[in-house]
Amino acid sequence: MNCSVMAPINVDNVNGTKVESPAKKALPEVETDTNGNEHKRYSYEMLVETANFLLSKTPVRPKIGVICGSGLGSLAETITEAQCIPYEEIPNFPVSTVEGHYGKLVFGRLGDIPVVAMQGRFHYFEGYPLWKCCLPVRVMKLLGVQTLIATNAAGGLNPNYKIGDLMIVKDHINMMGFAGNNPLHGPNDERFGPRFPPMNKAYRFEYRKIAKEVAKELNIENIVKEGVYTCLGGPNFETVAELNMLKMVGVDAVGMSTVHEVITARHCDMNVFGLSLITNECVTSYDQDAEANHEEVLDVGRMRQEILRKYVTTLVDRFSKVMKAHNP
Ligand SMILES: O=P(O)(O)O[C@@H]1C[C@H](O)[C@@H](CO)O1
Ligand code: HPA
Repeated sequence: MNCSVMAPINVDNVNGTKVESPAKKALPEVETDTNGNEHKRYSYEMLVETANFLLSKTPVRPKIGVICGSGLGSLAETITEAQCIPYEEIPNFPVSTVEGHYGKLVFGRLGDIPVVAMQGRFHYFEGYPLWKCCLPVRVMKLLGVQTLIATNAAGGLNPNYKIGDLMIVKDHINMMGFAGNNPLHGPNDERFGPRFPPMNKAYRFEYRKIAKEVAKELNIENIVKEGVYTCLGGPNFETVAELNMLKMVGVDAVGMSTVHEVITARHCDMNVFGLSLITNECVTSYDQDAEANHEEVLDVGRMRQEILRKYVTTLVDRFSKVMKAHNP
């Protein structure tokens, strides 16, 4: 495709407000994780460099960003006029290490809408601190993305959920946050967002309503549910006792991602839609013989790829109409 190089966007402040004293000076250069691995902290300026690198590689100016969950990378294959940039080639970007996560940013169009998709995300269990897992979300914001669609594979805890169901995320419980692990932990850079962001409207009501309407139109309402997601640190799947505890506190689906990405997205004022593919039924009784495994997660992703492509493409179209109505 013809890839003209466009002038870098002025990205002084992603939310368009004046900031007197950015906190960047207080950021420690390097963070050592619990395994002794060192992670270089990024600054606002480094992410501007990353965003400008990407803008120089593609003429696409995405307004919607999609994060593809485990086994859901085929969502990005629906993108037309696609231009793929491997994570290795992107300055300051981490790399994906999990099977089912290709490790590419895909720019192009879903229907008529310019989008960017992460074909592969970063998980805490790979050894990345949460703030690093969420780096791409802030890069998306700098690219001009206003709406984030975060998808994931998750275990179904709600007894009414079946393998292959889709769960619109209504809310989340930040279990890792209860232990003080939060992507916004550390000095706050006001150029991204406020020190204390609210989180009670994390998953946009309007998008959830549209998603239920679209499910009816596509005749998939019988497999589309709505519920509460939680993220644990992984990589092991949960014990029976852990799952029963999560069930008691109101969790419908459990996974290993998304929550920290959504917190980061809301911090910088992006609108969020979350979608879980239920890839396995959580084992909540000691009498059950089944065990969760990653191959099953990937298989169910393949089984549902056509429905997911159609559903997400239609949602992108509808969400973009809402965005235009709000920002003509
Ligand atoms: O990236 P997501 O959250 O979709 O991945 C889930 C959680 C683990 O990474 C993996 C387990 O099979 O799938
Ligand atoms: O059962 C699960 N638990 C945690 N993460 C998951 N990702 C897919 N299924 C699961």
